[in-house]
Amino acid sequence: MPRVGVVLTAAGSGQRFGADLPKALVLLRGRPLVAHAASRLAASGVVDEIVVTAPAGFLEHVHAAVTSACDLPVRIVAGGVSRQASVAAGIATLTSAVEVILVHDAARPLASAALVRRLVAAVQSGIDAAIPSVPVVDTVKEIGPGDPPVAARTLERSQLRAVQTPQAFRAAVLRRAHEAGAARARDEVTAVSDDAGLVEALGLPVHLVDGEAAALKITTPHDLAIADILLSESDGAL
Ligand SMILES: Nc1ccn([C@@H]2O[C@H](COP(=O)(O)OP(=O)(O)OP(=O)(O)O)[C@@H](O)[C@H]2O)c(=O)n1
Ligand SMILES: C[C@](O)(CO)[C@H](O)COP(=O)(O)O
Repeated sequence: MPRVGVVLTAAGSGQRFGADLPKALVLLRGRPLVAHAASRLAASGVVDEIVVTAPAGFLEHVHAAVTSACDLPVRIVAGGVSRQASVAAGIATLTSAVEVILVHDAARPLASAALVRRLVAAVQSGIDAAIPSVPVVDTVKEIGPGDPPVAARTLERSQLRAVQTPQAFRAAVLRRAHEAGAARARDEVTAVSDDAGLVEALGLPVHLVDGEAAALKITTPHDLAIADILLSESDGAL
């Protein structure tokens, strides 16, 4: 089987969450978010190695959290100025034997082991990139000028999907996409918000697979409360 490596991003500060420590170390049911994510990656049974991006000053905290949650080989690398730069540092730290790369966010701590297996299987079947997505439930407007802005137009909802992580790629494709992306991005504003965007920019197809409610992103304390409810309802299944 091709060797599978994961870049688990945990180097964000969590400004929108507003905690006094990095968001990846915030506790959900007494366990850091990054530990929840790592334990589900390990439980999938298809991951061979993990590199975790961590904020400067917190590498040891993140290492302790991840190694307490999973028994895979783990390396920690300092993150960059943007998520894109952090992922690039993670990719560079994976061993060269890795043929399939998953990029996952510690901010999505409950993405299931079954989802991980589905994504890896999709890439092993021969496609370059597979990402989880869910339908958009709100009506989405493109905004025009003004403060507050005006609604410029309504996007066709049936053509929209919200995408999640983990995102899975053939390693050579992701490495090439990040090299090309690094030449374009100068800072947090010019960086892309997901890795699939870099593959799309190469003109390669990114395949959508069914995502899941459990893979919600923890952005604010409200999301943490929802994750807690999901854990209660899942009766240990997540
Ligand atoms: N320079 C960065 C920025 C983000 N991330 C990671 O990318 C994921 C998605 O980012 P987000 O949810 O936006 O987290 P933060 O950047 O921490 O949040 P905020 O934008 O509110 O500060 C998170 O797991 C985060 O740790 C990272 O590794 N390096
Ligand atoms: C990668 C991601 O989780 C896919 O939805 C998302 O784009 C991260 O965005 P953020 O702005 O860094 O939270």
